[in-house]
Amino acid sequence: MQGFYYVESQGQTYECRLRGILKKTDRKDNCIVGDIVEFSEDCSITKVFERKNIIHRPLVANIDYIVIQFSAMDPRLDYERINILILNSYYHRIKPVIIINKIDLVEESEIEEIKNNLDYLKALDIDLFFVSTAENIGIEEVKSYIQGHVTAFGGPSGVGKSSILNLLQEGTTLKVGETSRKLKRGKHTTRATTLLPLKEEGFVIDTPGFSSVDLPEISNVQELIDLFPEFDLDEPCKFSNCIHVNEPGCAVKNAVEGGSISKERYEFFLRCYEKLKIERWNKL
Ligand SMILES: Nc1nc2c(ncn2[C@@H]2O[C@H](COP(=O)(O)OP(=O)(O)OP(=O)(O)O)[C@@H](O)[C@H]2O)c(=O)[nH]1
Ligand SMILES: [Zn+2]
Repeated sequence: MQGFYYVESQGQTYECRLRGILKKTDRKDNCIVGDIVEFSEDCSITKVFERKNIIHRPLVANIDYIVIQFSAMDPRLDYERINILILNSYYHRIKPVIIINKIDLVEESEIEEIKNNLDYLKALDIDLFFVSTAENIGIEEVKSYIQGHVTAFGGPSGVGKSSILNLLQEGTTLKVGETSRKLKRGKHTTRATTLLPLKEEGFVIDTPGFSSVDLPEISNVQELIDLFPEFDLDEPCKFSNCIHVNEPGCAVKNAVEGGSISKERYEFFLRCYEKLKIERWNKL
């Protein structure tokens, strides 16, 4: 990226340039939206700190939460897709949060049913919100949850992502990044910014790339297992190289039998395993 970078530090925005040594001309991700940087008195960015995560559509670094949004109705909840998006969040090392919108369209009993079906989220420490953007239910809770953070929104088409972003965000698109508390450290954006400021502190990002039904680029079974944190048990499997599929004495399968690991999640794991094996790993 050529030209200026707008770095925010202690409530001030600085127009900076990237120090030559940081410019690798063949790359467009030398310094991107959401980066935490160090800059000199003459407004030259001297260092880009290591990113905790990055997404590519749009290109943004250091996202705190990915909201996986669905609706209770119109379109109906797609449980398989929730699991796929959770997998994608873990793959990108971004903390997922689930929002179910349009609860004005369903009975209380249906909300209870959804809660039951998503009970496994507790074991994953994933928070779940029920909202209605049409009737302004649950929006305040979401606001305070994401305040002061950078939150990306993903999910299928028509679930009300634009509707919730309109309620949460300031309305205008600012050309500045997140305020940093430390002097001469700041997050920045370029001119074509994608961080939308919240009414309070923090930013939201619309992430069209985060609605995919594709599995992430998982290259082997161990990588897949690592994306199921609830499989990380104190008790080991009989075989140290157990992949929790057909082996005897498998602690994960025992936990599924015993009910401490959700059967739905385990079956989702098996479907991923079969699919990746056939479509990708066997072709390597
Ligand atoms: N009944 C009801 N309808 C809603 C609610 N939120 C959004 N809608 C409607 O759902 C439709 C889709 O809303 P959008 O906000 O455009 O959804 P989106 O997720 O941004 O959709 P894409 O732009 O296709 O990704 C619109 O007709 C909204 O009016 C809600 O809480 N209740
Ligand atoms: Zn096992």
